[in-house]
Amino acid sequence: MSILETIVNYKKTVVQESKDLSPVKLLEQSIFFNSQPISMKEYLKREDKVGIIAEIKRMSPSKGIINDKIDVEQLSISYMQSGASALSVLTDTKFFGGKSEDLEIARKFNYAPILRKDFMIDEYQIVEAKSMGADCILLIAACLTPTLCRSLASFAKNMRLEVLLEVRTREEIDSHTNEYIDIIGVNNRNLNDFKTDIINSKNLFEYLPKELVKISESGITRGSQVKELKDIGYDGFLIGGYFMNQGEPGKACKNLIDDYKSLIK
Ligand SMILES: O=C(O)c1ccccc1NCC(=O)[C@H](O)[C@H](O)COP(=O)(O)O
Repeated sequence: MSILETIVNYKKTVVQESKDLSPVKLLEQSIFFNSQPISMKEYLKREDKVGIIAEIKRMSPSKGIINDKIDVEQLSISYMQSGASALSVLTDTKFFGGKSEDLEIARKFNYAPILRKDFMIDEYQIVEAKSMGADCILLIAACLTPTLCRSLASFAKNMRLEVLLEVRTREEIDSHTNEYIDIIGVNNRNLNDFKTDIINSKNLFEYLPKELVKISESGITRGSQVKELKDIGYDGFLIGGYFMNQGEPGKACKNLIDDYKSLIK
């Protein structure tokens, strides 16, 4: 069984348990339900920013524990003060060591677009995302049929959430893009061997729909890579492990942004 199949099977159980524990009616009472969302699309296009989506990621299937000593309040503020355009918060516990409270804390302390990074297979998780204070949700093409992808994306838009579609292949771009997608992300991580290479983003760029905001995800560790990808036309760059792996992830974010800026002078 692939890692994605393992995660998705596990999610089915978690979603059922959560539905029993916190029914939709309860989630709808969250103070975030009627709050004005912050557009990730717009922040990624801002000329005064570089387009970094800085991720809070304690562990991963590929690396095990990366950094479990973080304080989410401090780190999220530090990422934004370092010049990040948006935050990505992993809310999966079993495989990534995250939790919904992480996103709620990030929301409470930052005026910035926040992505709920999780493995979405059910409308219930989108309601959860809204109740946590997220602005954007992730749909992973490899986890969903095109029909389910479209209906989840439509449901999210009805909740005034933006939708990031993650693809890894040209086939997924063609089969899963639909009218409800705001941002398309090319994943550079091969989920069979976990190797990352930004060549995937370079190769697929020409096939991405022109009208969508475009991001490159995974395996980015240098300002020069951001420059290469920006020169091709990417608007955003999702970076987790590289920042989290360092003593001060917020500082690592600032250094990478400075590194990028030194190359465009
Ligand atoms: O990171 C993993 O090992 C992983 C394994 C299986 C499914 C998803 C996985 N990562 C989720 C992500 O999308 C990344 O956290 C994100 O793109 C940032 O990647 P990186 O900068 O390489 O940590």
